[in-house]
Formats: sequence, C-alpha cells, structure tokens
Amino acid sequence: MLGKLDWSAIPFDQPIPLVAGAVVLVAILGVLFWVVVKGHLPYLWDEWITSVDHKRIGVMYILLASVMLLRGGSDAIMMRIQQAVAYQSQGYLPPEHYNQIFSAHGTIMIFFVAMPFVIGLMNLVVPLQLGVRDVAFPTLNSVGFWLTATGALLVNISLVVGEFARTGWLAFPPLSGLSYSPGVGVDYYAWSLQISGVGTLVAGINLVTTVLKLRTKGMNYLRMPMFCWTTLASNLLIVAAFPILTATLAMLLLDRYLGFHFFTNEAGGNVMMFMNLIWAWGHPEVYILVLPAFGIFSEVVSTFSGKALFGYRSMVLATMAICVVSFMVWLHHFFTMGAGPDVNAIFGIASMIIAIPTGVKIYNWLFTMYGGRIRFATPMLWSVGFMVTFIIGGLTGVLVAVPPADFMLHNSMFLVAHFHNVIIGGVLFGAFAGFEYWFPKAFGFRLDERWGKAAFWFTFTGFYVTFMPLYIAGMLGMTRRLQHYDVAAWRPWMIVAAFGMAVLSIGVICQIMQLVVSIRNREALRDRTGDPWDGRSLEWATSSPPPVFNFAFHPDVRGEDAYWDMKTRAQQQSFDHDVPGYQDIEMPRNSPTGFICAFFASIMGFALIWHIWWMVILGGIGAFATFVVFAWRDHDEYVIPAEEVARIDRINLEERRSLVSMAGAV
Ligand code: HEA
Ligand code: HEM
Ligand SMILES: [Cu+2]
Repeated sequence: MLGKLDWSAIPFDQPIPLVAGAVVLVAILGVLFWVVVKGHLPYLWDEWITSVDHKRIGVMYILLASVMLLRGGSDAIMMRIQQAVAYQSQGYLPPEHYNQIFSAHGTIMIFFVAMPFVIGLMNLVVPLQLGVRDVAFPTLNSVGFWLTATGALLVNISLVVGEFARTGWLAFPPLSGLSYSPGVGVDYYAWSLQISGVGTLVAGINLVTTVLKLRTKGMNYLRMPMFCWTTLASNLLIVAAFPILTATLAMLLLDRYLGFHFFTNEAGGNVMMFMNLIWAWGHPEVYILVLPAFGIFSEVVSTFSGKALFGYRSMVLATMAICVVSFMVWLHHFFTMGAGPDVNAIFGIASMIIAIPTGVKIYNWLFTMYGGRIRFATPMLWSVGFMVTFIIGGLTGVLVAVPPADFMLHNSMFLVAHFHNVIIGGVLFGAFAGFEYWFPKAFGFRLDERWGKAAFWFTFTGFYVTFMPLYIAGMLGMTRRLQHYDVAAWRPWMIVAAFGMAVLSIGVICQIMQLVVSIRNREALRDRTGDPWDGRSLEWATSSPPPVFNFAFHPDVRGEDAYWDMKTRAQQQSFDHDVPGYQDIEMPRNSPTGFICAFFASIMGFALIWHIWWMVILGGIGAFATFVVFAWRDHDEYVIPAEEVARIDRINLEERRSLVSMAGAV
C-alpha cells in the first residue's frame, strides 16, 4: 500500500534530525495556527499564494531563499564543528550522517538559496526596469515558483522521513547507482531536482521572453540597464543548460528504477558520460548564478557613485562573452579523469579565457567609482566587499584551471575554498546587495543602515576567517568531504575555520535583527519618494511599493539611464500627467494553478521516491487536470478602470511632488 515506506523510515535513533524536524514542524504548525486564528488566511491566499504579480512572486522567491539559507547554514555550522573536533576521533557526527549533511548543504545552497535568490530579484526588478506591467507569462511564473518550493519541501522532508543522498551535490555514479546507494536518499535528491528544475526552466523561458519581447517605448537593447542584460544572459543559460540536467537525472533515475545501464560499470554503461553531461550543465550553472550578481553590482556601483556605468557597451559584450564561453569549459571539473594532455590543455585555456571578460567587468566597476562621489550605503559596502573577495576566488579558479596544478588540488579543501570564495563573495554578496538596494522598492521603507553595516562587517570578516584556512589545509593535502582525519597539521586550520563560522553567524543574526528593527521602525524609514537612492533606472520612476500595474503610463525612454535622464531634464512625463489621459489597464487575474500544480507535484514526487504507485498516478492526474482546467479558462484578465488608475496614480504623485521639485534643482 505504501511502497517502501514504513516506520523504519523515521530516524528514531538519530536525535539531531529528529529534534530539528520536530522543531521545524512545530514552528510551521504554529505559524499556520496563527495565520488561521488571526484570519489572515484569505489575505495570504488571495494576495500572495495565488498571486501572479511578478513583484509578489519575486518576494516569495527571496523569502524561500532566506529560509533555506538558514537551513543550509545550519548544515555548514555542523560540518565546521565536526571537522574542528574530529581529529583522531569520530567527532559527533557518524559518517553516514556527515555525508548526508554535505550533500544536502551543497544541494540546498545551490538550488534553493542561490537560485531562488537571484531569480527572485530578477522577477522583482526586471519588468520595472523595462518599464512594463508584468512578465511575459504571469501564471507560468507562479507555476515556476511553486515547483521550486516543491523541490525544497521534498529535500527537507528527507530530514525526517527516510534519508538524503550521501553522494555529494552532484550524485556521481556508480556511487549514486542502485548497487552503492540502495536507499531513498538519491531518489529524494533526483526527484527534488527534477521538479524544481522544471520550475527553473519555466522561470528561464519566462524571463528570456520578457526581456526580448516586453520593453517599453524606446527601450532598445542598448538602453537596457545592465541588470536586464545579465538577466537575459543568465536566463539564456538556464534555457540551454537545464534540459541537460533534466535529461541526465532522468537517465540516472531510469538506471535506478528500471534497471537501465546508462551510467553503470557493466552492460555497456558509461560513467564518464554522466561526468560530461552533469558538468555540461554544472559549469554554466555557476555563471547562471553569478551573472545576475554582476548585474546587481553594476546597478549599485553606478547609483552610489552618482555616475553612469563606465564602459556600458564593453560590459554588455563581456556579459555575452561569458555566456558563450561558459559552455566550453565543462571538462575542467575532471582534468584528472584521463582525457589526455591535449584535451586538458584546450579546456584549461578556455577556462582562463573567462578571466578576460570578467576582468573587463571589474575594471569597469573601478572606473565607474573613479572620480565619483561615492556613498558607502550598505548595498555599496557589499559591492566593494564583493570586488575584493571575488578577485581572490577568481584567481584561485584560474590556478586550478591549470591542469598540472589541478592534479594536485582537485577535490582538495583548496577547491572548497575556491568555490565558496566565488559563490559567497560573488553570488551571496550580490544577493545581499540587491536585497538592501531594492527592499525599499518592494516594501516602501528602507532597511536600517546600522544593523546592515554590522551585518556586512561580520559576514565579510567571518568569511575570510572561515575560508582562507581552507586554502592552506588544501595545500597541506587535506581532501574534501572528510568526516574525520589523523593529520595533526590540518587541525589548527579547522579550528580557525570553526571560529570564523561563529563570526559569520553573527553576521547572519545582524541581518535578521536588521529586518526586525526596520519593520518595527518602518514609519520612520518610510520612503515616500519612490527613489530613495537617487536611482538611474525605471524601477525608481514609480512609487514604492509600485501599484499592481507598475506604471500608469508606459515610460518613454530616450537614452541609457532612463530615469536619470528624465530627472535631469526635469521631464517627468512618465508620471507627471495632469492632463487627463488615463486609460483602462488590463491585468492578469490571480490564479491558484501554480499552487495546485505544486501540491500534486509534491504528492507525486513523494510517491515516486517511496514507490507508492497508486499515489504517483493520482498526483500525475491531478497535476494534468489542473493544467487542463487552467487552459480552459475564459476570463484570465481583469480591467482596472481609468478612474481607478488615475486615483492611485494621483495619490502617488502627491507623495512624490517633493522629488519632482528636487529634480528640477539637479
Ligand atoms: C559562482 C560560482 C563560480 C564562479 C564565478 C567560478 C569561476 C571560475 N572557476 Fe570555479 N567552481 C565553482 C564555482 C564557480 N567558479 C564550483 C561550485 C566548483 C566546484 C564544484 C565541485 O566540484 O563540487 C568550481 C570548480 C572549479 C574548477 C574545478 C577544479 C577541480 O575540480 O579540481 C575549476 C578548474 O578550472 C574552476 C575554474 C574557475 C575559473 C577559471 C573561474 C573564472 O570564471 C574566474 C574569473 C575571475 C577572475 C580571474 C578574477 C577577476 C579578473 C581580473 C581581476 C582580471 C585579471 C586576471 C587574470 C588575467 C588572471 N572552478
Ligand atoms: C555560510 C557559510 C558556509 C559555510 C561555512 C560552508 C561550509 C561548507 C563545508 C564545511 C562544506 C563541506 C566541505 C567538505 O567537502 O568537507 C561545504 C560544501 C559545499 N558548499 Fe558550503 N558553506 C557555506 C555557504 C555555502 C553557500 C552560500 C553555497 C552555495 C550557494 C555553498 C555551496 C557548497 C557546495 C556546492 C558544497 C559541496 C558539497 C559537496 O561536496 O557535494 N556553501 N560548505
Ligand atoms: Cu567550472
């Protein structure tokens, strides 16, 4: 009846996951109870869960990423403590548990923290920057989000029901094959990523179409803000790369479920094929993450330097170059696996070539700052911190791109330091910069600067204390994924790293405090201008938070830095319409399709993992039926009458008069 599922799936003998799971369950039930009792459920359902507004969906993505950051961070804390104490002893985590932790940490951080954070910011900001009212496919957008959430849910269920993969974040066979991983761990991993992968692909298609097809009057490609360009590049990579991931995992699943031999050692299978395929997705993936971050830094650096971005066109070119070249370097992840010196040399050189467009970007940011009147507000701090940190991580990347050096450093702690250096210093700092920068736009009030600055400094120093020792440990020969070790020379560095993790955690606490304090003081921090940073692009041309329709009139763009241009020429025609000219606006209706689809996908995913076939069929039929019902819907739009548009716009205008008169003085 319930397939492989029985009471032995619950880890009664392991207190850590059990207690953690219980605490989370109680917390979720508590929040649900509060929501129901306070009568917030209808509001949540109508305004958020079924929302197809790109801003709301963006915020939900960011919320998901933030919660998962705490989960992935707890895993990180546990690993750092383990490696600090597990010298000539087993430490406190048994090997099968430690292996699950680093696998879950890597998977969660990449798929459910970094991805939703950048996709959330792109969703929130790009339509506003393009001067349009929503993304190309609003309901699909909601489906994409909820499928991502389904993946995150399944990974977290594995904490208490069954187990997670012990195979690392990319589940290489033959270890991930049925003979070496007979449990449900790899199935949790693979189905979570299959389902959330569809969500990501859908988000990618949506954002590519939005940038290509929906731009306001005059917003031609070479007038788009940099963040729109990097969004385009990143989502083109998603559209090209995610199907590879889906196909690769599908083959792994066929091996596991139906006895196929794609990646086995016998019967004609080829394990190397998996390596090639997974990295053909995996390398572009890291640029999918970092390109949007580059876009955020471009916006922040130019805004807070009070100057147009230096070398805009070279920036566009560099972005697209990275986009293309990142598809030609995948083999640098397995130099040691015997492709031969010529192949290694080609891929090594291709990898180093990426340093050139990346360098172009770094120099452009520096030249943007040069001679500017720089304001070191929190988003700018994260950006400068990024530049310093990312260069170090990038350079160690170039080092491991040299095949002979990689033979020494492959799969060592040096590598672990390299990628945290670029991912934390690049993607996470970028996400934080974007969060601080666009928060007032999303919610209408600024974040507290003092807590924000404290968060930056603790995270920044904590990062260095945690990860620089790993470079040294790696050079001393320490390999990755070690549950315990006997080499005395490594130990001090692991202790320093654990101490660094404590400092990093204070940074995270400061960030939470920042949110709490800012929400408390929101009246004092309220932004009535819609443009708290003296911004340059169109998201600042509307109120904070923007109305559902974003802009009452489609802004008319005459050049780069569209809003700056309007302000300096004191033209304000985008919002200063005293002449009656308001028109009805059609907006997409909210729809539960995404949530219901994800509900059935969760059931189906869980059933697939546990081989509960009747439930698989039920979930499948449910998801398909949801889709059919949605497709048959007649009225999927509603009209906001011109008077209503005028009323909302006038209120916003009143509030923003001061800004308009200020702009005249610029
Ligand atoms: C956001 C994520 C991100 C980013 C941006 C990068 C960027 C780079 N990475 Fe990294 N990498 C990862 C994430 C990332 N990496 C991950 C997750 C892994 C491990 C996966 C695993 O095994 O689990 C990995 C592993 C990895 C390997 C495999 C090593 C091994 O397994 O043994 C290699 C090898 O070539 C490599 C190289 C590079 C290079 C050359 C860059 C370049 O793009 C860096 C370019 C940037 C600069 C160089 C700095 C700025 C430039 C200048 C200031 C100009 C002047 C500089 C020069 C002319 C040199 N990376
Ligand atoms: C908050 C600070 C973080 C700390 C202290 C930390 C710590 C660690 C540790 C200890 C490991 C295991 C190293 C080993 O192999 O022994 C690891 C692996 C990993 N981390 Fe992090 N991490 C952090 C943040 C992140 C972030 C933000 C990401 C990505 C967005 C990330 C992605 C990964 C990946 C992909 C792995 C590899 C997992 C594997 O080996 O399969 N980490 N991390
Ligand atoms: Cu790579």
